[in-house]
Amino acid sequence: MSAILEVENLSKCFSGKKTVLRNVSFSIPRGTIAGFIGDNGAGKSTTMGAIIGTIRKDGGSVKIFGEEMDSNKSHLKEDIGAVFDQMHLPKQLNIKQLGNVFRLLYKNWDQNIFQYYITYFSLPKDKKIGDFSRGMSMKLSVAVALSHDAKLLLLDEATAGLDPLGRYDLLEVLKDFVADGQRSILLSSHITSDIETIADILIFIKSGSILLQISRETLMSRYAILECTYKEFEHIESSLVVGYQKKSDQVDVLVCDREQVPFTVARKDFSIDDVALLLMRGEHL
Ligand SMILES: Nc1ncnc2c1ncn2[C@@H]1O[C@H](COP(=O)(O)OP(=O)(O)OP(=O)(O)O)[C@@H](O)[C@H]1O
Repeated sequence: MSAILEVENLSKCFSGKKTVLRNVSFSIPRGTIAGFIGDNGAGKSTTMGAIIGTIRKDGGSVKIFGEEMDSNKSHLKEDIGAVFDQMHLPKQLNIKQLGNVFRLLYKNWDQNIFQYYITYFSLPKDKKIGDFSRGMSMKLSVAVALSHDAKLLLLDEATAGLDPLGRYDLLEVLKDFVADGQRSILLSSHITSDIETIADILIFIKSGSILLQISRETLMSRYAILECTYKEFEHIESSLVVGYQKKSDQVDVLVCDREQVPFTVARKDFSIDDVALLLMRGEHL
C-alpha cells in the first residue's frame, strides 16, 4: 500500500517562541482514514497548515504521492481538500454564487457533485454564507473540499459543532470518499467516538511530538491496558510498556503486546479515549 501523504521530521517554531512541532513524522497509506489525536495546543492544526502550506515549516518534508509539496504547485493543491475552522469563505455570496467562483478557481471543479453535497447536507442555496451557522459553514466547507476531485482530505475538527445527524451524515460521506482505496483522509477530532467509528490509523501527538502511529485494528487486538499492582508493574518488561499512570493503589499500564505479559493481570476494557489519556497524561519508561 503506497502512501498518499508522507510527513518527515516536520518542525515549526513561531517567531522565536517555543517549538511547536518537533520532528513530526507519519504517513497515510492510500484508502485509509487517519485520526489525529492530541490535547488542545498539541500541534494538530499547525501540522495540517504546514502540510497544505498555509503555515511555513521550518524544517522537514511533506510529500503528496511521493512528490515534495510546495504551495506553488497548483496540481498538488488541487489534490488536497482542506476543512479548517476558519475557512474565510466569502460572506456576501450565496451557495449558487460560490459555486461559480470555485468553478474558476479549481480545474477539476464539478458543479454537479457540489450540488449533490449541498442537497445531501440540506444547505440553503439562496442564503448568504455570512448568515450560516457554524455547523452549516463546516458542512459547506466539506462540500467544497469534496467537489474538486481531491485525493487527500485534511479535516481539522470538522465534526465539531455538527448535530448528531449531521455528524453521522459527514462520517458516511468520509467512508465513501476512501472506499475506492485511492484516496485518504487526515482527520483531527476531540470527539474520539467519531475517530473510533471511522479511523483505520491513529496518530497521537503531544506537545508537538508524535507519540504513536498505529492501525486501530492492531491497537485493539494486540495492545492492552493492564491494571497492575505496583509489584506486578515492576515485573513487566520495559519494552512492552508504551505508557503508564500511577494511581494510589494500582498502576494502569498500556502494553504493546498483551500476549507477551508473562503472568495474569487484570485487563481493562479500553477505548481510544483511555489510550489517549494514558499516552497524554501518563509517563513513559
Ligand atoms: N500563529 C501562531 N503564533 C504563535 N503560536 C501559535 C500560532 N499558531 C499556533 N500557535 C501555538 O502552537 C501550538 C500548537 O497549536 P495548534 O493550533 O497547532 O494546536 P492543536 O493541536 O490544533 O490544538 P486544538 O486542539 O486546541 O485546536 C500552541 O501552543 C499554539 O499556541
